[in-house]
This record gives sequence, structure tokens and C-alpha cells, in this order.
Amino acid sequence: MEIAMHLFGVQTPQPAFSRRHLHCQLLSSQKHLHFATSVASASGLRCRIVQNCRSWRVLRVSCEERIVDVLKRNKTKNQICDGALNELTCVMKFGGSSVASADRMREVADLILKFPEEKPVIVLSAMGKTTNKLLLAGEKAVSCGISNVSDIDELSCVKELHLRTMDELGIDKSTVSTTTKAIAQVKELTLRTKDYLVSFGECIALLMISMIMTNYDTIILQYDAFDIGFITTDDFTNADILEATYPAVAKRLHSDWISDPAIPIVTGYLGKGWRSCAVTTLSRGGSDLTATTIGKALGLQEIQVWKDVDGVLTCDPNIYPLAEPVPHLTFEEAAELAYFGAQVLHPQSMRPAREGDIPVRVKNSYNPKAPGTLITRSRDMSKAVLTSIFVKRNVTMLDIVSTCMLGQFGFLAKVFLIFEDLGISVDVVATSEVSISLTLDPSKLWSRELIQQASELDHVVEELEKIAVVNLLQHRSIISLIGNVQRSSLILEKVL
Ligand SMILES: Nc1ncnc2c1ncn2[C@@H]1O[C@H](COP(=O)(O)OP(=O)(O)O)[C@@H](O)[C@H]1O
Ligand SMILES: N[C@@H](CC(=O)OP(=O)(O)O)C(=O)O
Repeated sequence: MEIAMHLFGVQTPQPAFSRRHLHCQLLSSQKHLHFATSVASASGLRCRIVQNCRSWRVLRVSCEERIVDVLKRNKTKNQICDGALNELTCVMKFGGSSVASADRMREVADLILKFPEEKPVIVLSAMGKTTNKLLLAGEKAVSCGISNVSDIDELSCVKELHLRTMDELGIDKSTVSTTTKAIAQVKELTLRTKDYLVSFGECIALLMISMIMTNYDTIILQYDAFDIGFITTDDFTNADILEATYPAVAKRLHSDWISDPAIPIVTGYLGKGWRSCAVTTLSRGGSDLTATTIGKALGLQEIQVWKDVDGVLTCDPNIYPLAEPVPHLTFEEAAELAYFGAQVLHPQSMRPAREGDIPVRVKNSYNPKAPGTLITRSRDMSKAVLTSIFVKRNVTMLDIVSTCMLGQFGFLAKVFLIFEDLGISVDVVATSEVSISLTLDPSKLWSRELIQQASELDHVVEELEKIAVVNLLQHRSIISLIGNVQRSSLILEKVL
């Protein structure tokens, strides 16, 4: 249970909450501090001051519920603000697959309201395959001429899906086609325009779910992520979240919640470039990262990622339909799995969860009773052998063989310096005394348009050829196994 208490009539709560800890916010009087410390120690709890600002102090106590009891018993001496005890508890992220139609949106709204004890922050992606379709529509709009924009198939498809739902909910329909018309006029689709265009997918989905929830007489607050402190780099289509995001988002969501405890609903995937102040996106599937960022920012108890499968599966169900859910994973396993091809989670999304030590639960919105996958800091590995297998496609591979003789030193260092200088990220590496085989991260290559600009890859090869014989192999795949490293011999024996 996440608890924040106002003791001794503190006026302004501070956004400094963390899981499994009770934060008592105190006025800066030594007397009050002394009192709270003695209450804590009388109930056998450890406590220490973790923040000591000008006008307030935060006392962190190592156990929650007991101290609440103790302090409640002392209610005459201490004012406990009940509203603050109802802190936001979790974040629930619903991906495109969960909100692919009006009916699905309603089911998601039902799901949110099904657990009244939860005080969730909701994160929402665009409906179904809207992002893919908007991107294709944008590309076609570059060359089709303004008068033909409405004939673009993908746009008609997106419009048809949204209009059906919007009609029902009475939402303004003009925005998306206005943007594609603007692209047709400019005859250019920059990465920045792409991000602006696809952002409508998330924004419209947010409007729609908000309408549904309001019809259910639920008080909600809508937020565009780029307006509440999601500050990113200006790498359009592949932006990184900057550290300043955490306090900004916590401050905004928390202070709004304290003054008006309505369910916050936030657009996933979007941010605001710190220099350009334009809308950015966190690379495809980035709403998972929005959810874990909010989880860490607010120090919530749990991050729930709702999908259309019963959790993280033993392999891609599109390759092997009988794949089974994996009940438990560590943050490291989930991150590896996402990075090396399992489309189910965004590769960066585990980072905030691990840093905040907040459990992530992957659930199925089509089958909410299924337990899903729980991702935590550690798990019992005693029975684990092989957990899952997956594939990453379209990988570029380089075989680099030193032109120097055996026993030369510094070869590896020189090779990696070249990659560092060119700002290229390396994935998997195998080395021998005189050769290295490595793969390059396709998403990074893609974002820098190296794949289209063959000359840039040639440049990498050119640089490497100064010290080695280089063989460039494209369209390869990496097959990865997530397993218990203590049993790697057994796993390899079976696999090979
Ligand atoms: N190992 C895996 N476990 C679960 N799902 C996987 C795996 N590999 C690929 N997938 C695919 O990922 C999809 C869910 O991810 P995604 O489409 O991003 O969901 P959402 O849009 O709801 O965020 C599943 O429908 C499934 O087809
Ligand atoms: N709509 C964006 C962001 C996202 O996270 O989507 P999903 O949750 O459906 O994977 C995309 O398709 O990339």
C-alpha cells in the first residue's frame, strides 16, 4: 500500500513518494520530528530523514501499515489527511490491440472501473494499427496532391474507424485530415511532421476513452504527455526521455490528484523535444515506456501493461501458436527479451521500472482472469532452465578479421573506437584472437537512415578496412534464448 501522510497540518504535499516506504511529511519543527521518530521506534520501525528542505522534511519509515495504525491511534495529536492516504496506486497501460474498436474501448473502461480499490493512472495508445496507417498515409500525401488526400486508402481506413466511434461520442472530426492536407501542400514528410501526424492517433484515442468514462459518470482528467512534462531529446521518431521528466510528471499528476482525485488518463508514446518544443515520439511501441516512466515518477506500487496475449509468451505466437505464458521474469530478462526481438514490450521500458523497483505485470485485456507475467527485480531460478526463445530480424552483421599477426594488442579497442566515433550501437559480439563478428542495432540504423543511405554503411566498412578485412552481411537474424545461466551447458546441449 502506498501511503503519504500529512502530519501536523503540512499544507503542500511534495512529490517524493516511493514504494514500500511511508513518507511522513513534517513541518520543520524539531519537536514534531522528534515525536514522529519516537512513534516509529516505539512500533519497532526504522526511520530516517531522507529529505530536508527549507520548509519540510520527509521521514522514511521502513514499514507501512503498522505505522499508520500507530499514527491513527494518535489522531488527536496528529492530523492525518485521509485524501492523501488514497494515493494513486498503479499505472494501467492499454495498447492499440486492447483498444482496437469502440466495443473494446468500452471493455477497457469497464476493466478500469472494475477495481475500485485501485487508484490508477491510465496510459493509452492509438487504436489498433492506426500509427502504421497514419505513417503510410503521410508518405502517400507527399506526392499525391492536395485534392487527392481524401483518396488515400490508409487515411480512409483510419477515418472510418475513428468516425464510427466519434459519431457516437460527438467528437470534432476535422483534425487528422487537416494535417495530411498540410503535408500534401508542403510536399515533404520530415521526421518532425511524422511525429506530429501520428500523435493524433494517441490524442484521439484519449478523447474517446475519456468520453466513454465520462458517460459512466467517472471523473477523469485528460493529459497529453507532451503537456505534462514528458521532456525528450529532439530525435524525432526515436526520442529518449530526459531525466527532468520524472519530477515534472510527478509534480503535475500528483498535485492535480491531491486537489481533485480524478482518474488521470495520459497519451502514451508522445513527448516534447527539449529544444524544439515540438511533439516527439518514443519509437514504435513507446507507450509501454510512458507507463513505466509514470510508474517510476510517482513511485507507484505496480505497472500494468495490458495486451492481447496472456502475458509474455515462451515465443512469438505468430511463429508458434502454442506458445505459453511465462509466469515470472526479472527486469533484466524482460529487457533482453524485448531488445532481442520479442515485440511484446518496448525495449527501453524496463529501465524506469528497474530503477524504481516497481513490479510490471503484463496482462491480457481480452482475458483479464489470466494471471499474466509478473516482472520483478529477482525471481526463484532454482527450477528455471529455458524461459523463452525469440528472433530479431533484419540485422546487419560485420565479420572483421585483423590484418595484423596473432598476439598484437589493441585490435578490439581500435574496432570499437570506430563505432564510437560514428555513433553506431553494437548488439551481439563474438571474438577470437584476430577476428570479431558483430551485429548492428537495426532500430538505431533505421533512425539514422543508414539503411537507405548505403554510403554511410560503406563508410563504416571503409574505416574498418584500414585495420582489418571486413565482410558485410545484411538481412540476417539473431535467435536468442533466455535461460538460467547456471544451466547454460544443458541448454546449449539441447539447442545445438
Ligand atoms: N514472446 C512474445 N510474447 C507475447 N507476445 C508476443 C511475443 N512475441 C511477439 N508477440 C506479439 O506481441 C503482441 C503484443 O504486443 P503489441 O502489439 O505491442 O501490444 P499492444 O499494442 O497492446 O501494446 C502480441 O499480439 C503478439 O503477437
Ligand atoms: N501507437 C504507437 C505507440 C504504442 O505504444 O503502441 P502499442 O501500445 O499499440 O504498441 C505505436 O503503434 O507504435
